[in-house]
Amino acid sequence: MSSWINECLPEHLARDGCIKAVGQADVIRNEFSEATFERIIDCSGKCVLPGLVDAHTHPVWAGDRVHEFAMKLAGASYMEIHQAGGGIHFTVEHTRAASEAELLAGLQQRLGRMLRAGSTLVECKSGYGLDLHTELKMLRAIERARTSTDIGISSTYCGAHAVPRGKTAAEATDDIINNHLPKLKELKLSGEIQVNNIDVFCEKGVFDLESTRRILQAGKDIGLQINFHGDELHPMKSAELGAELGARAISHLEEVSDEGIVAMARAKCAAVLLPTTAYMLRLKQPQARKMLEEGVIVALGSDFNPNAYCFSMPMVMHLACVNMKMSMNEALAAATINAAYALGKSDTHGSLEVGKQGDLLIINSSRWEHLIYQFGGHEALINYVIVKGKVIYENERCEAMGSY
Ligand SMILES: N=CN[C@@H](CCC(=O)O)C(=O)O
Ligand SMILES: [Zn+2]
Repeated sequence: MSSWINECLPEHLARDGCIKAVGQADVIRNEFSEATFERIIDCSGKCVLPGLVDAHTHPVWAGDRVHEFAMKLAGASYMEIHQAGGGIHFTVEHTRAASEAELLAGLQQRLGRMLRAGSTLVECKSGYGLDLHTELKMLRAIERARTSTDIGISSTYCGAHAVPRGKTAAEATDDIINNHLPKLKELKLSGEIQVNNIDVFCEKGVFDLESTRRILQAGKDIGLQINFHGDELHPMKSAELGAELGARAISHLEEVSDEGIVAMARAKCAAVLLPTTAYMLRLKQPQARKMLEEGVIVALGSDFNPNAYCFSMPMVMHLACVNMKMSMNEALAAATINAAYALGKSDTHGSLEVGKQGDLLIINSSRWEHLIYQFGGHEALINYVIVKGKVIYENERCEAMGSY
């Protein structure tokens, strides 16, 4: 990969923001000798990579949960904090109290940090409202970010992220199916908001398999792609359910069964692995090697949220290599083309191919592997972030850095 990547030039992007040609510099130079370019970037000694795709984030919320990090370091488990009213419930309380403008400001700032860490397409979930009013406020903030920022967004309705206080799981399921989803359908049809995916936290003590099935099927019926949290803390048979329902992707999967892995491979349902969460919560690692051997499409996500506060897909790839035993090539594919697949966007995103969207990174090293190897070093390595052929971020600090 590195040999042709080193030789392709990012200047060959058409006005529509799509890649016009990829190949040897001299061949391309001849082909386009008559063309004029707004800008030409000399990439000698650098690498050109596809923009990174982050297949799982929760970037819309208010309220600081840094105190919970201390609680976890002192031994509290994720579910203990959740059941005591912290975790998602804490964030729900603060997100309900925040205005749409406040949520949008926080979201834009976080998306900017993701972009500077090399992500050009990110999945963004709602899920800290749980009531219809706040879920819609979050989805509107995502919609406004989509039109006001350069980063690509795939938006996910995650109203079944937790059972809201005062409701049983059965009541919450009925509320989602009878009230939330019909309203979403109406807003989608009127063009007021775009929602691409439906998500449920399928977990013991949250939504069981049957409620998950009902919600996901109802979401699919209004045209949403199924992309949900499953088999994270307990084996739930989420993978089997996802395969049966035609899910596009399932995230986490630390506790997936062998049968679930086989079912996902057969159904071409992507596994979105989240190395920051397994690391932060000291969970057992998902079996990435087994999934790859069985032919599952393995993608990666940062899982950015108040529990796992990491924006950086380069760091996620590093953790996937060290803790999940993925190779650097596998991690790069998982953070680009496979993550695009998990979002239903691999026809247009995730690789440097003629006709695809011109989303790319230029890194200040002749070996692309440095982006993974230098843990936390991406801030100085990423020289340019380009979206639809336009330089969105140019990092002056890079020039002073050596190639290694
Ligand atoms: N597991 C459920 N949801 C998130 C955590 C959300 C939170 O703790 O605020 C996750 O994917 O890790
Ligand atoms: Zn999540």
